[in-house]
Amino acid sequence: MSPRIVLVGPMGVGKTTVGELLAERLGCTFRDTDADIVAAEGREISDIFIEEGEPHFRELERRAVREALADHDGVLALGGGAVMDEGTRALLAEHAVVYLSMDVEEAVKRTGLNVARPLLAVNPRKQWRELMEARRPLYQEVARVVVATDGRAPEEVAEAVLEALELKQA
Ligand SMILES: Nc1ncnc2c1ncn2[C@@H]1O[C@H](COP(=O)(O)OP(=O)(O)O)[C@@H](O)[C@H]1O
Ligand SMILES: O=C(O)C1=C[C@@H](OP(=O)(O)O)[C@@H](O)[C@H](O)C1
Ligand SMILES: [Mg+2]
Repeated sequence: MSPRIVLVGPMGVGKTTVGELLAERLGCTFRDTDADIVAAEGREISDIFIEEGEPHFRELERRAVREALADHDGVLALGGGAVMDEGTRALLAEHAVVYLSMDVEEAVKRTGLNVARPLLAVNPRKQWRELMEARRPLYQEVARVVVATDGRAPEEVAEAVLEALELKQA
């Protein structure tokens, strides 16, 4: 079993939103590894970051990704930082991975000063620039296709994903 689509990309790019739309369009189920981790741990992701740190979260995430890739045949969204972990990147080989991209200005506009996202608490524009520079090559490495989301509504992004993967019904 393997997910029909796996979505990667930065925080706030729309992996969860577009993933749900895609599942609706394809008539399959949607799964999100962040939600799996919250359910398994019984606490919020921001609490895991604060209480045990990012490396521990990445381990939990690698396990969640491994399980979801093996058990789920619908649409799967990963957390934005999943690709930071080499083991997680290796798990993604051979899967239908889509990189949802956005530029820094779009990222700042979308996420604003949302402190619920632990990596963006201070100086969002600078943090975004650094985060994108570090992660862009990793998203590109794991992805089969790249879909730009700048200035597109979630429905348009979902449509573009189906086209890019040639999953669109005629
Ligand atoms: N294409 C889009 N254009 C504008 N806002 C979007 C778009 N996609 C998602 N959003 C909004 O951005 C926020 C983050 O979306 P979400 O799906 O949670 O992203 P992710 O799972 O990638 O972190 C939500 O408030 C969502 O409504
Ligand atoms: O980019 C990151 O490092 C993270 C992104 C989040 O997921 P979303 O991309 O779904 O917001 C979540 O996994 C955690 O807060 C860490
Ligand atoms: Mg999400």
